[in-house]
Amino acid sequence: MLERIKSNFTESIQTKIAASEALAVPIEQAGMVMVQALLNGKKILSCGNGGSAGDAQHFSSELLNRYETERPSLPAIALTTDSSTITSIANDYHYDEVFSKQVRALGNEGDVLLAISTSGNSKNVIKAIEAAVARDMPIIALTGRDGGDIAGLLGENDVEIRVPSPRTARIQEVHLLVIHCLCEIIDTTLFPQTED
Ligand SMILES: O=C(CO)[C@@H](O)[C@H](O)[C@H](O)[C@H](O)COP(=O)(O)O
Ligand SMILES: [Zn+2]
Repeated sequence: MLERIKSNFTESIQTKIAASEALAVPIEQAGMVMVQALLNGKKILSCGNGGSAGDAQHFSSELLNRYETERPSLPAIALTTDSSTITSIANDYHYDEVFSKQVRALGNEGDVLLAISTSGNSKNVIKAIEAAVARDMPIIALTGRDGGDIAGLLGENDVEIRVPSPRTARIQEVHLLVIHCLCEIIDTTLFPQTED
């Protein structure tokens, strides 16, 4: 068991090192898409399933409250939190629609969709992306493995951040680091700290 634990740490560290080489550029691009949207008075919607639902909420809470430094609240909505809305859409329509219906209701042109799926194949995340495309919203996709079906849906204004790993847990661990990088880009660009 101890060997298994150590090997999880080693694998996670190695995945993060590989990701730092592969993903620094798309993370910067994604951060700038978000910064531009926020400067334009737009908001960021986020979605995902399971651990990625947690990541979607983690991101929105850091915008709505704060990340590391004092700054004004920023507009973000996690589409994973309203159990009445999610259960009624799943019950009356289909679980595939739980995010897309919210994107159609809440998303406006220029808002950003942060779509999180380790496989890139979750149907409800794919439908959320399709709804965002129809609303002229740029998409930031956090994926893994081969990018799944999501990779083929993205356009030139969108950014895919694909973690180079086949394991869901390892991919999720890097997604959280990516989310913190995005928060730091947003904070340092919008609210640069002056040195005393
Ligand atoms: O956290 C984990 C596994 O580490 C699970 O809850 C995982 O997020 C769920 O199985 C998701 O449904 C997987 O969806 P996706 O990442 O393929 O879109
Ligand atoms: Zn997990």
